[in-house]
Amino acid sequence: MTTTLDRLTQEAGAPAFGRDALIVCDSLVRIYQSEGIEVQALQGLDLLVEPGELVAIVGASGSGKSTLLAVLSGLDVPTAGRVRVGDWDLMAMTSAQRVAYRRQMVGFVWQQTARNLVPYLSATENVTLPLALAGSGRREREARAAELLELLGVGYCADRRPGQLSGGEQQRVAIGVALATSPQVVFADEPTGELDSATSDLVLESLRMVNRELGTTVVVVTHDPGVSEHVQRTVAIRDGRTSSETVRRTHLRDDGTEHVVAEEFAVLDRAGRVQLPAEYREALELSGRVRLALEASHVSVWPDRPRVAPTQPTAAPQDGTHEGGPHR
Ligand SMILES: Nc1ncnc2c1ncn2[C@@H]1O[C@H](COP(=O)(O)OP(=O)(O)OP(=O)(O)O)[C@@H](O)[C@H]1O
Repeated sequence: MTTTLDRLTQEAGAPAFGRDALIVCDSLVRIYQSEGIEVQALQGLDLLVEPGELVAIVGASGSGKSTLLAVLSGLDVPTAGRVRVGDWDLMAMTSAQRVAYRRQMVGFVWQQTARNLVPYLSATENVTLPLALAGSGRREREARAAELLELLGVGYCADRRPGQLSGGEQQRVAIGVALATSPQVVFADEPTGELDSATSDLVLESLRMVNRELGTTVVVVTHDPGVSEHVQRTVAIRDGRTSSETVRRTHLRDDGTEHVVAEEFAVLDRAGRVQLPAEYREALELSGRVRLALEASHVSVWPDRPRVAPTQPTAAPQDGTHEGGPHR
């Protein structure tokens, strides 16, 4: 599905933004009108996810995570920008295409287990339900459910109903439901929000295993920065924009042992904008205008005016606790 923007960029000789990515969010804007007040939940958000990636999207409450997920899951349409998942242009889908997209292309795991599983059906029946809706035969459905529950380590729960499962078991069955129709992408919204940390680790490891074993692209949305321990790439959103990314790489030491290095990067958007972390701005009192200088290997950012050094104290403190050393 080629959009007008794709066509124009191709005609101009430049490759379309994120041409080879599976998920493309290009300058997404979502404005809500609430009692005459405009709230900009997404403010020009760019995001690319490659096929087969396992990505976490983290952000504080109100940063725009749920809005982004509603857009990517086909439940909401952005005010402006471009959003594509595989061949589906989410800005231009009819309601019938939205239903097809949600059934065939993507699977969901929500925070509330009640939203993932039907309470009066067994684990097997829950996993076979989306397959029945897709028209698969009974044998095929049951074989797929058994295979998925085994893969997720909850084969022993096949005949139990959700009320007879622990929170972690319920979420692993929910991953099975999300995977039933072999979607290309699974979106997980705070999948561990109601779990303790040991059980959370187990559920995140299940998502990692699904990504590795089945090649499914997985996007986990959470406010928990600890999720970055479990994924290759963590994208942080702040004020409705992507602000930084943490990438984990495995390096081999000389003695053959592996160690993981996590590196945080700021994100440069398509217009060349970069968000300076608040602690950098505060430390150097950067606000309004800043000076930029192009160096051989980097760009430096300077305050508009040289900072005035703090005045040195003229007398030692009265209580006699002053021990010398650098003035702070
Ligand atoms: N339907 C709506 N009407 C008006 N404003 C909304 C609506 N939905 C979200 N917002 C506002 O948009 C901004 C982003 O909200 P969003 O729910 O996407 O954030 P979030 O990162 O998911 O937060 P949380 O982690 O608390 O769920 C917030 O300021 C929120 O108040």
